[in-house]
Amino acid sequence: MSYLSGFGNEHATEAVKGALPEGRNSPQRVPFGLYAEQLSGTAFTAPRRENRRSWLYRMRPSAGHTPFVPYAQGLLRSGPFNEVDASPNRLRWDPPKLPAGGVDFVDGLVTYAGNGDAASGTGVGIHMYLATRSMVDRVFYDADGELLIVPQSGRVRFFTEMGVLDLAPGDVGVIPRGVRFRAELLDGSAIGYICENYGAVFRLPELGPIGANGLANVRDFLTPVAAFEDVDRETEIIQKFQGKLWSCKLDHSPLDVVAWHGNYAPYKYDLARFNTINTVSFDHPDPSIFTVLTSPSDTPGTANCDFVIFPPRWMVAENTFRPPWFHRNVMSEFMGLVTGAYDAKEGGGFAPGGGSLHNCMSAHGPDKASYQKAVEVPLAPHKIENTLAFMFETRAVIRPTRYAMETSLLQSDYDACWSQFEKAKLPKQG
Ligand SMILES: O=C(O)Cc1cc(O)ccc1O
Ligand SMILES: [Fe+2]
Repeated sequence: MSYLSGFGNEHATEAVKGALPEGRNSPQRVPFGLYAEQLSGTAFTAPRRENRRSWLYRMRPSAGHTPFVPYAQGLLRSGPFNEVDASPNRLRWDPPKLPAGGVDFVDGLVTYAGNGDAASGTGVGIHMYLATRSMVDRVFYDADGELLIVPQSGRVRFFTEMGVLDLAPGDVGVIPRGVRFRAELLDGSAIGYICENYGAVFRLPELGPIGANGLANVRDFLTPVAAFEDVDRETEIIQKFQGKLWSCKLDHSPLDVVAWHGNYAPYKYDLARFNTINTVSFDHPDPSIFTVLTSPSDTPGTANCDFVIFPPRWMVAENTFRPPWFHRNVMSEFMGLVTGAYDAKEGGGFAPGGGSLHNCMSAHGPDKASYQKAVEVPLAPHKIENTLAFMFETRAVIRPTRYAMETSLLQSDYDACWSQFEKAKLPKQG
């Protein structure tokens, strides 16, 4: 697979030499009789540094398709999330099991939670995908938001309109709003997490005093080169539009973009490339130091969603309680685990493929086992290895779906991990 490097770059790529028009976007006659199409990811008039659009040169216009009709949405849900009351409780889920029988990426979407509203362009949907077969003669696109995909097990090939994006556990990928794709399973099955971002497109966080380099470096983001298929077979398009799935048919594959240029395109990033920055003196920094991507809201510094990772790293802080501290946060936190164990949950229960939700002002932090270990351990430099946890942190309360509250994966005893703490012993008073 070939990729172009950089974040938010203007790329130009053609799968057939001579397919990309030169000097203008929409010439009177496009080479080879291809059709020019602009795909806008931001308003036409968005400021230049925010503006995202690409020009696609395709074998047939996207416009040629039958009317969309409703499609069964299974366990997929969307904002506004009001099936059940938002819960102030700390919630944690066991890893899901793969469904029996053949279920593809679209039919295998299960929504755990979310906030905001697809209609107003704020908030996120938090889903898992549980797939046991590749999509065949069927493509999907999401008109409600971009998809940040965090594979947990199984490699997936996303054959998108704009090229082929292969994702493995340890990678993340982003498929922009509107970009069609087919998900093919390279290992027979696949499980992963998705943050469906209804808000402003993900971007790299500012680096402030960190300087010009660090965290996720720009050149490590990879966008596929143009790739297309010339398939005249009936194909179904499923789209997510205003929370519901819709289906239509066409007589060919719409993955027929022979060339494109622009800055609105899928990309991937290997989280092992993350330049993790942390304390070399004392105290545990706020987890914002581990931000990979951020979707800002209208309020500066208060994200619609931050994507934060907890990767392998050295812990060297002196005279410090090293794991995450106890805290109550105005922002709401959904966590997942790709592999290994998480340093605040030594007591178990947070397993790869599992999830947890600590909502606005809900008290949480290290479990008893993590706490005990951290206050007793001699503080030599220590490397946390073989682990990858992440967090979707968002400014609005994260509201679980009915499924998430009723599934047997929801742990009934999560609170117990904080129930055994001894009372502090004060010196005798008076
Ligand atoms: O709750 C969590 O485990 C996530 C988290 C990690 C951390 O290092 C600091 C704060 C925080 O919310
Ligand atoms: Fe937290």
